[in-house]
Amino acid sequence: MEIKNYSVTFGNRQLSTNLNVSFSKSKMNIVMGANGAGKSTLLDFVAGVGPKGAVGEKVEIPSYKKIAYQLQQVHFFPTLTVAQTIEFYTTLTDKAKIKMYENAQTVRKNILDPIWDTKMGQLSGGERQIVLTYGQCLLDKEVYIFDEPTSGVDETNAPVILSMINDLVINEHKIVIMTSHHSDQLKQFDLNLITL
Ligand SMILES: Nc1ncnc2c1ncn2[C@@H]1O[C@H](COP(=O)(O)OP(=O)(O)OP(=O)(O)O)[C@@H](O)[C@H]1O
Repeated sequence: MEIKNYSVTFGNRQLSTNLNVSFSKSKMNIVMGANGAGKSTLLDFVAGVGPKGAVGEKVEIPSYKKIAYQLQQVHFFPTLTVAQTIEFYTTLTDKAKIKMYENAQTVRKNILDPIWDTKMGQLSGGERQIVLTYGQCLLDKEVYIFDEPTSGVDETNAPVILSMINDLVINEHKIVIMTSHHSDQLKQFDLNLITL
């Protein structure tokens, strides 16, 4: 899966010019770069949700229906409990295809079970982020895109969240694309680094 000759222009501002990016199926694809470098814009382009200023050739990128995309700003129904939110995700996928590897089970048991009946609007930002990342990982898609999934997540929980995401690559051979500002959190994983 690739994008070729990718360019982004906002008004008279040129963000990327004729960029070529190949995405790996066997390593997590990590998009890194300074604030404003265009990481989220690149994810939007791959996910097929814009922006208007971006052009490029998409090679073997599946339809948006086969892409799970978690935005940087997490939004969900604040009056739904964690249980109801996860139930919502499971209605979006074939239940027989939901896989629970060890890291997902750890997230569920150690982080989600204690807040299972709490409303999303009553959670901390990091907890909310974890609930939604867990929900995304339950979906059965070909490509998973996460915009800073460990933003606001503490240093104990971040490694298990990243391991849960990495399971999509090593156990399911899915394409994972993720932005991060924390290269130190990613040292233990096989990575395809994309620097903007
Ligand atoms: N629709 C738009 N119209 C005009 N400018 C935009 C638009 N979308 C993004 N930009 C600008 O493009 C730049 C890149 O934005 P983007 O969100 O992709 O950055 P980023 O690398 O993800 O940054 P961060 O690390 O802060 O999340 C920013 O300066 C932003 O203001």
